[in-house]
Amino acid sequence: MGTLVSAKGIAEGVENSNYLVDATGGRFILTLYEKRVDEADLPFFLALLDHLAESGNPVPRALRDTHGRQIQRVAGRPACLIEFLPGVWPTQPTPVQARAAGGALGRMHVALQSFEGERPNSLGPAGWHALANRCGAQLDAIAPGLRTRVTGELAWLDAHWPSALPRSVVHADLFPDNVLMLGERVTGLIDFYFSCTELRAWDLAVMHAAWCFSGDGRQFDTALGDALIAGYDAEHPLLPEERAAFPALARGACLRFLLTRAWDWLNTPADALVTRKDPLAFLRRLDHYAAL
Ligand SMILES: Nc1ncnc2c1ncn2[C@@H]1O[C@H](COP(=O)(O)OP(=O)(O)O)[C@@H](O)[C@H]1O
Ligand SMILES: N[C@@H](CCOP(=O)(O)O)C(=O)O
Repeated sequence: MGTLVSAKGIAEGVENSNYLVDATGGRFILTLYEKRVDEADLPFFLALLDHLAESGNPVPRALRDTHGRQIQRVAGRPACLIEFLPGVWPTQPTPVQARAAGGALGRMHVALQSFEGERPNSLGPAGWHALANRCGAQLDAIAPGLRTRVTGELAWLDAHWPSALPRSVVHADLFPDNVLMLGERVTGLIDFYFSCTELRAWDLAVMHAAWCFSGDGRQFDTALGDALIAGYDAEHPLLPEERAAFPALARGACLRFLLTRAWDWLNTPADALVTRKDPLAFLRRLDHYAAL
């Protein structure tokens, strides 16, 4: 790494504190893990990054110190120094970029077939019930009738969740802001701190819900959706049963982000430094999939 030249905070992101670090030996990202990341999960996440990078995926590794340790302690928090990857995230993805991103997910899923780590998904179906209960009647303060709508959706998902589909470790949060690109090439997949063992096709459903709508969720872009799925399918063919279950998986994805955003909306002070994300943007996406 050499010696430090400069370090500056990166304002993007809502989970951890990140710094862009320039040293005489190169450029790095210093991540300080804040309270949402359980320190006990870090060995799983770091082993996953190593496995994916070794398999040729554009995933950044955490550096090791001279004792071989990846996890350090900085300012009282667990911290890692992570490889810097070039690129910027696509704020308005094109179909060609969506196809490339779908392909990157497919290749990652191929590499994950030989990854042996496991981590339960705390934001799977059981977690949605728990989170909905914790939000409780306050959901109606976000939008009148939201609590009843969420309760109905949970019941529908309980009855239709395709739990027999193949499982794998998944990224679980591959929004455009977690994919770095240079032009039409994917140069980085980052922010694996929700990754967990889940229905494999759920990863693509999360991406579909995140990539293929206008930011407010009012408009679905068919060309983006088709390109994303075609890109994935070319690298990791979807099974017929995964295709059939896609609307249910996407409804589950929308409910997951609706609920975490609702919780943050209700519990983040309006003057906090993080931007609260709109839960209703995922209710509108949910309406789209429910109408299929
Ligand atoms: N390995 C990396 N290489 C280059 N930039 C990165 C890397 N990791 C994070 N970043 C930058 O930091 C920002 C926030 O990182 P992210 O992991 O998404 O934070 P959070 O977990 O808080 O959401 C990203 O949008 C990106 O600009
Ligand atoms: N993608 C989630 C929020 C997770 O935040 P990230 O900055 O860690 O990607 C959402 O949009 O609700």
